[in-house]
Amino acid sequence: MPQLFDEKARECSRSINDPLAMRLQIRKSRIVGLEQETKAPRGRKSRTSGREREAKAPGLWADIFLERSYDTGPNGKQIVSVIIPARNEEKTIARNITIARSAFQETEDVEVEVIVTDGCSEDSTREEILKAGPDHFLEVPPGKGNAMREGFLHSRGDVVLFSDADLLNFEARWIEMVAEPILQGRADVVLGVGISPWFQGATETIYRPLIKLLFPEVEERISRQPLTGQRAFRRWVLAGLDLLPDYGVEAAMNIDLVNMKPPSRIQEVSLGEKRDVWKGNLDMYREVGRAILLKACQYERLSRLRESNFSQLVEILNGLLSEIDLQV
Ligand SMILES: O=c1ccn([C@@H]2O[C@H](COP(=O)(O)OP(=O)(O)O)[C@@H](O)[C@H]2O)c(=O)[nH]1
Ligand SMILES: O=C(O)[C@@H](COP(=O)(O)O)O[C@H]1O[C@H](CO)[C@@H](O)[C@H](O)[C@H]1O
Repeated sequence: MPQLFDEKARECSRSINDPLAMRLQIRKSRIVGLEQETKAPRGRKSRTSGREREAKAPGLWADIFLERSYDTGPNGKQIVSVIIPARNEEKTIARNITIARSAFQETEDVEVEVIVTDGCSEDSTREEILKAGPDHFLEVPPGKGNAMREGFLHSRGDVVLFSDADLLNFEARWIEMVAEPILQGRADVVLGVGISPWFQGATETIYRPLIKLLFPEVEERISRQPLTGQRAFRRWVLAGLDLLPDYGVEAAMNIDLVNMKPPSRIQEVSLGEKRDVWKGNLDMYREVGRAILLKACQYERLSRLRESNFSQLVEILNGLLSEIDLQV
C-alpha cells in the first residue's frame, strides 16, 4: 500500500481559525497543487474533452486538473476514487474502509480506489486505517477541507466521491448510488441524502438561514441535505471549486457549484436512513457560517445581510433568553 507521509502534516499546529489564515491557506494549497502537477506520474493519458476545455474555470485548480486529467484502469475501466476523510474515528473507520472496498464488485467496467486521510487523530484511527488497508493512506493537517483537497490531489478517478468516516450504517451500495448518475453521464455532481435521527444543527441553525438570505438560488437547487458528506463529482467540476480548509468546505462548494458557468448538472439521491456519530461540534457551525460570509463577500452580496434584520434577530434572541433565564 503506497503510504504518503508528510512530516509537516504531523506537526498538527496550523491554525485555521482566522479568515486571513484561511485565505492564505487556500492560496498555498494551489501552489502545492502546482508542485504536484510538475511531479505527476508519467504515462497518464490526457483525455480533456471539448466540453471540459470550454468549462475551464479561471484559477489554478482548473488548470492543474484539466491538464493533468485522469487515468483509466486496466482495459479502459472507469475509476471511481472514494475519499474518506478521518479524524478521531477509531470506532468506525476500519469497517467503513472494508465496505467502501466492496463497492462495484459486480460491475466489470468500474474500478474503485479507496483513499483514506488521517487528519492528525489523537486516538488510534491511524492504526485502524493501516489495519484495514485502503489503496492509499495520506497523513494530512487537521481540517475537513484539507483532507478532501489532499485526497483529491492524490486521486486518479474521473468520478471523485467523498464519504464520511463516522457512518454507523454505511453500505457499499451508497457509493454505487452516488457514483452511478455520473458514470452514466446523467449528472456532474451527486449529493447523497440520508434520513438522520439527529437535528442537523449546522444545516438548520447556520447554513439555511444565511443561504436563504444571501444565496437563494443555492437553496433552490440543493435543498434536501445540503451539507451531506456523501457527495460525488465529475473530476473537472471539482477542479473548478475552491476547497476551503475546514468544515466550511461543503457550504462554499454548494455556492460555487450553483453559480458555475456553464452550469453543472446537480442531482440529489435518497440513501435512506443514515446514522453517524453525533459530535455537536460548535467549531463546525462557526466554520460553515464563515464560509458563507466569505463567499458573500466574494460575490458582493454582503449588503443583503446588512440591509436585513439578521443581526438584530440574534440580539432579540439573546435578550429573550436572558429574560427567560431570569424568570426560571
Ligand atoms: O479535521 C477534520 C475534521 C473532520 N474530519 C472528518 O470529516 C468527516 C465529517 O466530520 P464530522 O463527523 O465531525 O461531521 P458530522 O458528520 O458529525 O457532522 C468525518 O469523517 C471526520 O472524521 C476530518 O477528516 N478532519
Ligand atoms: O448536517 C449538518 O448540519 C452537520 C451535522 O451537524 P450536527 O453535528 O448534527 O450539529 O453535518 C454535516 O455538515 C458538515 C459541514 O458541512 C459536513 O462536513 C459533514 O460531512 C456533514 O455530516
